[in-house]
Amino acid sequence: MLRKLDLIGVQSDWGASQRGASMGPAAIRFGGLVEGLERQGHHVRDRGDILAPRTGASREKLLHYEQVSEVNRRVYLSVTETLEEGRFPVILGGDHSIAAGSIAAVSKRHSGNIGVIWIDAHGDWNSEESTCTGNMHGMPFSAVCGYGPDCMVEFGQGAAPVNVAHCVQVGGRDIDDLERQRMAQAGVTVFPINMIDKLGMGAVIERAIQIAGEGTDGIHLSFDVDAITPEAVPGTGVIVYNGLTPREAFLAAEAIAESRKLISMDMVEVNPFLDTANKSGILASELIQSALGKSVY
Ligand SMILES: NC(=[NH2+])NCCC[C@H](N)C(=O)O
Ligand SMILES: [Mn+2]
Ligand SMILES: [Mn+2]
Repeated sequence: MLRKLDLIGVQSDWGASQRGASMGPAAIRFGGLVEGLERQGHHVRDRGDILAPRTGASREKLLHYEQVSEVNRRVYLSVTETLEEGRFPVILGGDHSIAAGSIAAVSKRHSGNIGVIWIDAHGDWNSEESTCTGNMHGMPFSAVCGYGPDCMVEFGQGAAPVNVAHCVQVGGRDIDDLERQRMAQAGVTVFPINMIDKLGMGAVIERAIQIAGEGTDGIHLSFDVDAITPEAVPGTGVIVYNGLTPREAFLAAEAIAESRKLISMDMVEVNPFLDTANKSGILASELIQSALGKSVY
């Protein structure tokens, strides 16, 4: 399936606990992204990077909320332009807080009728009340489903929340207690890492694609590279040991491509300052290519 792709970089790290994910878009591009996608036959337009404001208001449990909200507003506008032109948005993070803006745009375009597959070591389902850290990259999945924090749900666009019935978390292994309760209460499906051990990624991702894809206009994939084990992805801010193998991640990406349901995607949390010879940027670039149909044979 060949597509007209728009690459949208987002130089944001205000949602994370440490700086550096703002250089993620450069690291992923340097990992051979444009060349690889063009080799596959896609038409690629690189729209460059969205910048984050340098200053803004903050609260103890919503750190840098003003900058995060403003970045999301910019991401929303940019992704909306891409969609209006009938092109497929590939958003390069940046910390994961930017998914609030990208998914808001895709969801709005489809009046909320999309599914989301969230591949991550974390739930990213916190609110101002439940967070232990105040870091807003731990909140966007909750926000796109309309569960807060408010400044991440609504940033001037008129929210069209995604129905949790079509939302799936894959690879979770570090979900906070209150966060887990909020996810269960909302009814989001979670396939934690031990379920992947038992059932295998093939079966899990097939089920995830059904939940996100059946009865919706399509699937948004939000891929946080910390889902993958830190031996393979050292370049990310919140590492959690014993994660997905790169092959499991590729299997998921390839299955999503084969489903032909993918309508947009984010690749986030690459932090080149923490990386080793751009190992994580290269893997992120290759996973994007796989999700967009690159075959190995
Ligand atoms: N996108 C991420 N890396 N999120 C990490 C979140 C970690 C933790 N649950 C928090 O809320 O602070
Ligand atoms: Mn994460
Ligand atoms: Mn995340």
